Amino acid sequence: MEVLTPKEMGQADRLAEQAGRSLWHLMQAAGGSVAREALARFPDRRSVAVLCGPGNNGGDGYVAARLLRESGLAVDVWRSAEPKPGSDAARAADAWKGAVGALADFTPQADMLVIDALFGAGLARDLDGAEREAVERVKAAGSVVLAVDLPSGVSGSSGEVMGEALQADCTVTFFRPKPGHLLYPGRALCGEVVVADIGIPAGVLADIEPQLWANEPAQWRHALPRPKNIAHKYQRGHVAVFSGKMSATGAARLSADAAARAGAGAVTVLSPPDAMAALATHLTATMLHRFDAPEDVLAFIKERKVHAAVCGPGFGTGEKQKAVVETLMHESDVPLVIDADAITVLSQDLDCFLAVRNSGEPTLVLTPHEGEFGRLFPDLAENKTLSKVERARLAAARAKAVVIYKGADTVIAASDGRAAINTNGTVWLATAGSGDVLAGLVAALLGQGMPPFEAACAAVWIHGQAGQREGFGLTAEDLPQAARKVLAELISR
Ligand SMILES: NC(=O)C1=CN([C@@H]2O[C@H](COP(=O)(O)OP(=O)(O)OC[C@H]3O[C@@H](n4cnc5c(N)ncnc54)[C@H](OP(=O)(O)O)[C@@H]3O)[C@@H](O)[C@H]2O)[C@H](O)CC1
Ligand SMILES: [K+]
Repeated sequence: MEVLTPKEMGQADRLAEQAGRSLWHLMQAAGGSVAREALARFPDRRSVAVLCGPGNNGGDGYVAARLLRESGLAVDVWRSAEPKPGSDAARAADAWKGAVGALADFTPQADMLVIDALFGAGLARDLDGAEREAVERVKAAGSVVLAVDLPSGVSGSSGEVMGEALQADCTVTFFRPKPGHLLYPGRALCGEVVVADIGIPAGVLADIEPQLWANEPAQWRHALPRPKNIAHKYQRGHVAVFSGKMSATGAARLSADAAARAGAGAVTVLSPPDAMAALATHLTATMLHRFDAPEDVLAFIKERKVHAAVCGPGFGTGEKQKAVVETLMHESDVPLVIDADAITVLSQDLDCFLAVRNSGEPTLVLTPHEGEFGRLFPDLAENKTLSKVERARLAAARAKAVVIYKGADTVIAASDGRAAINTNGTVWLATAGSGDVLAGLVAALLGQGMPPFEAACAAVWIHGQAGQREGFGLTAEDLPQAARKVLAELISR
């Protein structure tokens, strides 16, 4: 599903208006969907307090208050400021015939339903004054909170908390989700997110051309590799995985296993001389090839028609490893997944890394977690005015790469501006070796010819789904088999 920034949502409103849906009608539908969710989800609440701000978010609140009162509930409205005279919100406030108290006098109770209509998309600065104090009181009272559009204090564009924010049990948003619903900490503060249809025609999206999605199979399933019956193993993608020294071969084996389970026809682990024996005792279907120097690597990639390579898991960060990474980047056009230690190697010489990328266009997928991202793109990591999506996009454009910016809310970004936020991750994936498996999955899909952005999105989603299937106590060894089943289902559907 498309994700719209608050600015794009404003565009959707204007386009809807041109198509004959006035803001007044949208506000009625928005307030109506809030009232419906309140009745359906919290039927046992003895009283309802609706907190209304000065803008259209408050307007939605007045509409919901009126409808809930008409359905027989005890409803009070508390407002921080009056809506602008002549606005749709003012008209909605006029249609509310009950009492209106000053927000400063509102005393929340634990058994109350609080409908938060203070601020939504128009939140422009940190919460302070009466609104901030009210938010603090609601949090302390532990009332159940249903947020209109966004929990007040959460930025719709970044999910960051602006000063203070409510913790909602449920958030009803309209037409399409916003980045703030999917990026942490906003995602956790929203509770369950309901996306309500308020009559904005989906056709407006063709004009808006959103470049951000919630990461879902609908976005990339069509591009998943489906091998032809007559393909031989090398036509199904040959993936090379670089191993580190003798004491660090497990990471490469995890990547290699993941690549094989995700459909690569052949997988070879490229091993430094000292690790050959350790790897040989562990590998069965996966092939093994020794390399001493970068020239060996280039020769192997060429002669054995490697379709994608993974470099980084357990690889090491010394001069020898640096030479290999630079050779891969400078002198080979094999699609590359650069993970873990290879990211550290690149970050030691940022100018060289970026210069290389400006001179050639081999496919590159970078998979940094927060710390690695900070090493590769220190200025972007430190810029607190940017959302995680914006940081990932700028990084992708700078590196001419697909960037998988990992975390609980992994963002995948392409250099052309497309981006997706992943939502199916699980805490069980925060385990040693999990990233090595992800790198192998990406390489398998790349090696089978899937375009890089789609391959990265698919791999992240499949990885998340595999983590959910395995759940408690999973280890990275469990993930490749689980990923295989997820992928098999996706392809067979
Ligand atoms: N998008 C849709 O299709 C529909 C959305 N609806 C609802 O409308 C809101 C967005 O409404 P908007 O009026 O743009 O914004 P808000 O109501 O969220 O807030 C704007 C007002 O709040 C003031 N403001 C902003 N930040 C603060 C703050 N920290 N402290 C105090 N006051 C603040 C702002 O004042 P300015 O001085 O900045 O102008 C505005 O007065 C959306 O979220 C939906 O709920 C429609 O009702 C249906 C269609
Ligand atoms: K709100």
